[in-house]
Amino acid sequence: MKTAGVIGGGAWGTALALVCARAGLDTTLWAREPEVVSAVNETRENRTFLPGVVFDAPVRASGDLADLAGADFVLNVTPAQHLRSSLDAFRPYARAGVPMVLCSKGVEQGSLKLMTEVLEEGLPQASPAVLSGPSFAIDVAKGLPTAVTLACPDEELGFQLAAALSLPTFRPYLATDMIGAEIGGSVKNVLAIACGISEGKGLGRSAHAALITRGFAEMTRMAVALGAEAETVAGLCGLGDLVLTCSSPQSRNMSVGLALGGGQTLEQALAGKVSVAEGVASAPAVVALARKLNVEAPICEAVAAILAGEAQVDQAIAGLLSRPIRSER
Ligand SMILES: NC(=O)C1=CN([C@@H]2O[C@H](COP(=O)(O)OP(=O)(O)OC[C@H]3O[C@@H](n4cnc5c(N)ncnc54)[C@H](O)[C@@H]3O)[C@@H](O)[C@H]2O)C=CC1
Ligand SMILES: O=C(CO)COP(=O)(O)O
Repeated sequence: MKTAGVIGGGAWGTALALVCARAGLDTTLWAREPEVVSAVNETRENRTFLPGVVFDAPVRASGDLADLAGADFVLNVTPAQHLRSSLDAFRPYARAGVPMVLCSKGVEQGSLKLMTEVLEEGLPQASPAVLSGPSFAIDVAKGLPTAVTLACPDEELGFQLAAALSLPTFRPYLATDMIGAEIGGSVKNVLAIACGISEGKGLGRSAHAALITRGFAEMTRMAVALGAEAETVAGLCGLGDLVLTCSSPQSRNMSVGLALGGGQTLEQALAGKVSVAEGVASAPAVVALARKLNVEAPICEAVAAILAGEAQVDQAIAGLLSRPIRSER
């Protein structure tokens, strides 16, 4: 593999384009915003979404998806709710069998579909893979050590993709279970909002640990109900990302929770943000999916109710604390 295309010039798409370029791939980054395209090409920076990082490897930016037509593989890094429209736009340029690595973390509202299902509908000729794990864009862009899960049902293709993307400081671990990887990334964003709320309310470290652990149980139940393996979500793409995102206000999702726990409204918490907090859009879809699967997900339910304005923070916390005594397993 010699050429990479990246769809989505936000923080994560930019950081992954840098990974590709550092790995020696000829890399084209498609960005929606003309100012991102010109800044990357003229100043080697994405000041809009990843300020402060001057690229140390060559990335070519473009506003034309046709420029990705010849790429050996494509990373799709749009926000989850925009994956479908990005696939529609890329369809005329997608060759049969093109490997498409899905890097967004979320569940589509309305359809309740995972990103691989959206890809199957929108670009069935693509060969799917999922990249997910504990990886703040800024850490990766600065070249700090990071490990992620690369899930691909075609093991040979998965190995080729991981080999093409790997750097001493960026280590993909292989898996074949794409659903497990997707549920890990989608559900941890909702749980990070819960942990932020707990932190913002000053509920203490014990409550924080309980939320992570019981949240992980919700994530695992959902993954298994969808046919995934529990071991997958116990890896980097599930537990690993949950620990990262629930432990740092650097997380956009946790910071939304912190603001809500501190008494702000959702509107105030999101005001002026150019970056996406995926858990906000995915929470209702995650909850609807859990209900459809008959899976109990009380922490995700509480987050979704708070975000929808259907419950006050204190009321949601009281609801969680008054649930009946039950087996931990
Ligand atoms: N930033 C991070 O550290 C990481 C992000 N991710 C995931 O990557 C995905 C992309 O996130 P970021 O790159 O961080 O985004 P970002 O928050 O840096 O930027 C927002 C992105 O949304 C796009 N956008 C805004 N409105 C749009 C619209 N109407 N149609 C299409 N695109 C629109 C912008 O072009 C931009 O690419 C998300 O699913 C996120 O969960 C995954 C791992 C790490
Ligand atoms: O997914 C991420 C790290 O793995 C980024 O988390 P946030 O979107 O909450 O910042």
